Amino acid sequence: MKLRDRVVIGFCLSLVLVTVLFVVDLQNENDRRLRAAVDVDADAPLGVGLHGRSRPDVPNVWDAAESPTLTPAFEYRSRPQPPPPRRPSAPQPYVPASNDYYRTPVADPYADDRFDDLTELLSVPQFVPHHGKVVDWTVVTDVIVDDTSVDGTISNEYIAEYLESGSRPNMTELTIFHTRISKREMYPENDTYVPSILKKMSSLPIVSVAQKEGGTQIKLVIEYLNGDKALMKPMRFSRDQQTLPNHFYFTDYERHNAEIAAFHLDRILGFRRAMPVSGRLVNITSELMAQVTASDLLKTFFVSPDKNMCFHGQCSYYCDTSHAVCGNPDTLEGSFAAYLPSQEVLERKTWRHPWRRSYHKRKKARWEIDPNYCEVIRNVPPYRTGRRLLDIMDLSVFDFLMGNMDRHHYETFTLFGNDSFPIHLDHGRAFGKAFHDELSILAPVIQCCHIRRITLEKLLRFHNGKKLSEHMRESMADDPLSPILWEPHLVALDRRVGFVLQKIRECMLVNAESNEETENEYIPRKKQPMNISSTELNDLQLEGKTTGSKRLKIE
Ligand SMILES: Nc1ncnc2c1ncn2[C@@H]1O[C@H](COP(=O)(O)OP(=O)(O)OP(=O)(O)O)[C@@H](O)[C@H]1O
Ligand SMILES: [Mn+2]
Repeated sequence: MKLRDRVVIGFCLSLVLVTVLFVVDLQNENDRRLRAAVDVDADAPLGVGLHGRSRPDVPNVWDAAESPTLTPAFEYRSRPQPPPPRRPSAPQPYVPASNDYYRTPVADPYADDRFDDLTELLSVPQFVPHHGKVVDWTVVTDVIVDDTSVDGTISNEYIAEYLESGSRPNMTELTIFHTRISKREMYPENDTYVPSILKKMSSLPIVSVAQKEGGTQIKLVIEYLNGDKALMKPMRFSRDQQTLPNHFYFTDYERHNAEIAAFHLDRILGFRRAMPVSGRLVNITSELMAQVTASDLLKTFFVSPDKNMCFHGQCSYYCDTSHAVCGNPDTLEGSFAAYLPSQEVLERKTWRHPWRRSYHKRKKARWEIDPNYCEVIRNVPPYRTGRRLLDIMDLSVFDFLMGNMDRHHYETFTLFGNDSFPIHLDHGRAFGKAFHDELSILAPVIQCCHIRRITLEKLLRFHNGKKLSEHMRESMADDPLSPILWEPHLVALDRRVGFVLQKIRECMLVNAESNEETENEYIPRKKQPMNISSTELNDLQLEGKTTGSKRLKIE
């Protein structure tokens, strides 16, 4: 072979080799991109890459649209993955992913601020001058209000005193609990009935299952062997599933673990205005379906294509095959809230929350556009006198800490009149966004600039001493479904305590600014009474016994 031929053949061979290497490299690059895209869309801008979907390992409602079998998105695909999990879905440890819209850690701006100014204020009597019941809120300008009476208690009355239902033979813990509900609180501090009610709700045999009328989502009324009842909300998501960014608060699904956590939070904050709630693992087939007698509920039970047991019930928004609740294969977590006394025994009134959101995708509520809105509210009953305005402040702190934007109505026990506590009910939409602090939930506190002294003291203790998250962890540890909250939600609780304290500090400073002529920087400002139209007044008045979907129109 001539030298020239050898050179040509050599050149051709090296050309082939280079081409082969190029093709192999291209394939690797494609694989890498594909993996990156499936992983978390590592380089995508915030909120764009996932298009409303969460990581592929998290069961997600949006996957339903893409699933070839059209199985309900929130069912647990247990097979073929041995060994089966103890529960449908134990929360996974939190591993922050970079550039992840849903999991971007947020800074805690008040972590190193001890709020010594607020602590000092509490020790100076002139800054917390009010003692006992407020008779006219239109003239109260103090930020920190102490509505306990001189001996440190608020006047109290018990249901038993009214109903003469003292002790009867064969009363269950829950019925005894009912007779001890008071004008001031649902149960006393360190109540011994609460732990036994929680235990019974998670263990007693279930003898009857029915659907709870009203409301937007499926809830079951559970009856136990001893005759007690509970309101069950079923699990739909794993604990780290967050509210989807394009969902309004009113289209968010309810979370059973939020109901459980809210009961513990309410108790730890010292409000004790919520009914006890326990988690429980149930068998859909033997404990729920077998105990259903109503055919309209029974006919909604079915086996999914993945052989999981499901049901959807009948309700106004999310009760159809594509929004079914599914077990693994028939094991399901749920929250069980101890039942309130029946309305025949103890009637309740439903009130429209003055800082209710609009529940309309384009309209705003008046409080969102009128910074003086509180001056309207403090003029009208039942907020003009007594404890209710401070209860609304407590409720706002409670909801802000857990990120609950769904406080459209609240209920009170009619028997106790207006100077009684609002029942803390319905927290299924709390704990939805661990990395976002929704300050608008604090609007009542920000606009009225009032806080109950004992609530402020509690918050300061949580901030500077044993953390709120620690109290929560301890309190929820005994629940059968523990751990109840995904870790970032516990972190958020501690962070949000600082935000509330900061808003109280700002209220004190605003007062000082509007009283510049005075020597003392913390003398509160004067408030202007404001007129209210009859329509606004009507809107705020009690709404009788209408419940659930009848009272809440989502537009
Ligand atoms: N523990 C309880 N015992 C008895 N009744 C209860 C209990 N909790 C709630 N209810 C009643 O059931 C109604 C609906 O409950 P809840 O508000 O939790 O459900 P929901 O589906 O979230 O309702 P909505 O869609 O109106 O927010 C409440 O307004 C209340 O009247
Ligand atoms: Mn609700």
